[in-house]
Parts: sequence; structure tokens; C-alpha cells
Amino acid sequence: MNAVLTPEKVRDGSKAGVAIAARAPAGIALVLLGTGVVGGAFLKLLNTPVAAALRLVGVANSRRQQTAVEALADRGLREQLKRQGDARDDVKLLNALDASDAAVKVIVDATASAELAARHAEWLARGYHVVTANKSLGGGELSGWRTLQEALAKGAHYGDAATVGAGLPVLSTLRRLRACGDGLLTLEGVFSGSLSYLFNQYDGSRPFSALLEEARQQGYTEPDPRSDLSGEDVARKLLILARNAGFALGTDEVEVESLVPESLRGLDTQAFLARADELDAPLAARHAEAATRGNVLRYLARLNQRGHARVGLVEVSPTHPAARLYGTDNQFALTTTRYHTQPLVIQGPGAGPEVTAQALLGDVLALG
Ligand SMILES: NC(=O)C1=CN([C@@H]2O[C@H](COP(=O)(O)OP(=O)(O)OC[C@H]3O[C@@H](n4cnc5c(N)ncnc54)[C@H](O)[C@@H]3O)[C@@H](O)[C@H]2O)C=CC1
Ligand SMILES: N[C@@H](CC=O)C(=O)O
Repeated sequence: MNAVLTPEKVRDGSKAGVAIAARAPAGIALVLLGTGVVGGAFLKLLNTPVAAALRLVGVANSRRQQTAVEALADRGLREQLKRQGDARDDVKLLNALDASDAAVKVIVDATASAELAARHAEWLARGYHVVTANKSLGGGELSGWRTLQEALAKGAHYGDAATVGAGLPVLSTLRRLRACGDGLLTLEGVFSGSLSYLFNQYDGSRPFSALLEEARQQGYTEPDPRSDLSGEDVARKLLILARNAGFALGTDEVEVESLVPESLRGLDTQAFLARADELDAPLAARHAEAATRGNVLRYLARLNQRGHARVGLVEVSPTHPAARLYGTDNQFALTTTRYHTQPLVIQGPGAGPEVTAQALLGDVLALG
């Protein structure tokens, strides 16, 4: 029989919270893929009372995984996994889910791995629910999106709130509008927390690369920050939103402006980071040019009524809504058949470990 643990006992720094996650009667069993910035924050949330009905049965990083109950109950699981664990093997992780008596079995993807994302549809078709921060399937090739829709028709759930706005209620709002017969006409805004953070602060007084390093340290950027700077991550979010609104856009139908100079594109991540100061001169010039006209730079995403999609750096006046953002704010302005005089605007922090992990948790709990 499980000990009854009060919230106070869970908060007191003992192992109790993890013990709940590992030993509670099974409501929802889950495996977690990825223990980086977002996955690490998600593990912390599993140690809080709200996650008492969740049972973690497996966890993996890119190299190792753990399915042993005692090891999973270790509060230092994330660090432990860096040193020890079994070799990566999806089959063994799924076996751990199958062995659980939980009625609801969930795979949480907190990686940026395209290979794992390519398996989401297969997992859904096999009856596992998938909750993801990984945008590679929803925002990748249209064929992958279509495979995903076919898999979803079989009944499993795809929790993708974390993929856009780091969990801001954008996708849920869009789906609700659509379910009510409203149609998206145009979509515009700032869809990147890291690029928002960078351009909200960049005034030429500090090198752009220094701000980028700050954004990276805060956990706002993608594992390789060029995914943000190239516009690829923003394009994925635009595609996820557009497709959910009924625009079957392919990746080649989004015009993408990259901020990564040609010379930095072919490098591995570490080599890129070592040479990130090569970003500084071109952006300083763009900033200075905009400033001569009293304008500022913002990285905007736009989908117009004809389905034309573009993401790129735009010079805007200081009174433009995107010029009035703070920190990692995202901004999504949805003009629809019913919100046509003024757009429906959703705004708030759009990157960061805690909010993103919370979005994952919310999607998992919604399955209960
Ligand atoms: N950082 C943020 O604010 C937000 C991030 N996201 C998304 O969350 C995902 C993770 O981002 P971060 O945590 O920042 O990245 P990260 O680089 O800190 O962590 C990635 C984790 O995935 C693991 N991993 C890679 N391949 C794997 C595999 N095949 N099997 C198991 N684990 C594997 C890595 O070992 C690492 O633990 C990305 O898809 C990102 O786009 C979404 C919204 C906001
Ligand atoms: N790197 C992304 C994180 C969320 O998706 C961003 O900057 O928005």
C-alpha cells in the first residue's frame, strides 16, 4: 500500500515527490525523452503534488536511458543519467510503458530530434498518447503532417501546446475558433522567444552575440541557436499554426530570411558558438540603418489571406505592436472571419524551461 504523502512533505526537499511519481497507483504512465533544459524542468514538475497521479516508467537522453524504479525515484535522475544507465533503446522504453497497469500511456518528447519526431505517428497509431515540445513533425514536411493526421484519426491524443508560444494558449484558441466555424484570415506576430529577447534588447550598445549567449544561458534558444537565427524554428511554428487553421502549407511555401551568414552555416554547433561574433557586424549595420529612420528591427512571421507565408527581419516603427514587447514575449495576432475589425491577440512569454515544461505537464494531465 502506498504511503499517504501530504503536499508539505513533498515540498520539504525529501525524495517523497519522486517517490509519488514512481509508485503512485497508475493513473497515467509516461516515459520522458530528453532531459535537457525543458526535460529537466519537466522532471522537476513531476516532483510536485499536482503530478501525483503520474508514474514515470522510463527516461532517456540521447545516449542513455533508465527504466529501473529505484533509479527513477532518484531526485538527481537527470545528473545520474549523464553518468549511468542503459544504452538507448526505444523498444525497452515502450516495454516499460506496456508493462505498466496504467490505462493511459504517454510518450513525452522533450527533444529536438527529427528522428524521434518521425516516430510520433507510429506511436499514436499503436495507441500511445504523445505529448511534445518537439516541432519537427507538426512543423516539418507536409507528408509528415498528413501522416500525423491519419494516425490521430485512430483516437490517441497529440499534446502539442508546447510547440507554439511555449504553451501560450494559441493552438487551443485556434482550434476552438475553427470548431465554431470561424476561419483564420491572417496571422502575424513574433513567434520566437529567443529572437524576441534579442531584438527587444538590441540597441547596438552590446554585441548581438553577447545577447545571444545570454539567451542561450537562460534556455531560450534551440539546442543549436542557428535553428532560431535561421528562421527555421519560427517557420515551423508558422506551419503548425497554418496547418491547424486548414492551410496545407509545405515547408517550401514559407519564405524564410536567415540571419546566419553563409560562413557560419556549415559548422558544427560548438564551432558556430566560437565564431558567433561574426553575427555582430551585419546586424549592427541593419540596426543602424533602421535607426536613421527612427525604426527598430523585429523578427516577424506573417501569413496573409492568400496563404503567402514569410518569416524574416522587418523594420517597424516604435509604435508597432511588435516593438512594444518585453523579455521573451511572443505575440500572435489572429484576424478571422469573426475577429475581423481588430485581431484577437495572444501575447506573453514564448520561451523558457518552466513555461514550456508546464505546457507539457498540462497536456499530460489533460489525458487523465
Ligand atoms: N527552450 C525552450 O524555451 C523551448 C523549447 N522547446 C522545444 O523543446 C525541445 C527541447 O529543447 P531544450 O530542452 O531546450 O533542448 P536541450 O538541448 O537542452 O535538450 C535536448 C535533450 O534531448 C535529448 N535527446 C536528443 N536526442 C535524443 C534521443 N534520440 N533520445 C532521447 N533523448 C534525446 C538530449 O540528450 C537532451 O537531453 C526542442 O524541440 C525545442 O524546440 C519548445 C518550446 C520552448
Ligand atoms: N527556441 C524557441 C523556443 C521555443 O520554441 C524560441 O526561441 O522561441
